[in-house]
Amino acid sequence: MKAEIVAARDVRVELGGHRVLDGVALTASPGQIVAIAGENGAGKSTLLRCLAGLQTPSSGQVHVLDGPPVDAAGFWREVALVGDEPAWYPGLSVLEHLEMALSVHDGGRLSAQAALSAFALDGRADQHPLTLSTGQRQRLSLAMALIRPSRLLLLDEPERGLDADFRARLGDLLRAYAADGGTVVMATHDRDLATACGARLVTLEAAC
Ligand SMILES: Nc1ncnc2c1ncn2[C@@H]1O[C@H](COP(=O)(O)OP(=O)(O)OP(=O)(O)O)[C@@H](O)[C@H]1O
Repeated sequence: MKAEIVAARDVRVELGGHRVLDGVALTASPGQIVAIAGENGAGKSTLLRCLAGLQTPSSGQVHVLDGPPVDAAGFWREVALVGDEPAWYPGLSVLEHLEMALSVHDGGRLSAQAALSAFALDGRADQHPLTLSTGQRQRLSLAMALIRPSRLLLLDEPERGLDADFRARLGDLLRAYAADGGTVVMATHDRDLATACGARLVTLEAAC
């Protein structure tokens, strides 16, 4: 079996005096897609934040790539995160945002033009992101994560705002990423998306 990219064991997180995660375990290897399901408040986003090095667990071990996750440049070269909507650059168009993502990472997975097409943003290239619809902006966020090279994709409800057709297309895009050896860990409420991309489903129970 290939070395694990993500290994979380016995993770506990307390926030505001409440136990949010308790004894949580999760593993993911190259080529795998893991979908984290669970009711609102179960702790899916909190677990993703732990994997991204943005939340330190109260106890337990989290190992991502070569060690504990750290919010540092070397880590983010290998890891792409899509969570809350990013702050869009003033004055830069959709196409220029894609070109910027390519320019700061060596060796893109797609050209900016190919990404426009893959993420159904043809005809939107010259617009500023804030003039797009909610779902179109989510497609751009996903495009900026998938256009660049990475070994691990962390996605928090990637289906947010997407129509049914694009959710199906997203399943194909994630499958292709995993087929190239990438690892995906996503929190999702969309079981169809998880099934469409062949994800292993992990259900989180609320800690209390
Ligand atoms: N900064 C914080 N301070 C206190 N409690 C917090 C904080 N952030 C999150 N929580 C609590 O932690 C719990 C888990 O939140 P989290 O966002 O991880 O859940 P989730 O499973 O992603 O939910 P959803 O499906 O609604 O997105 C919730 O009960 C939430 O109220």
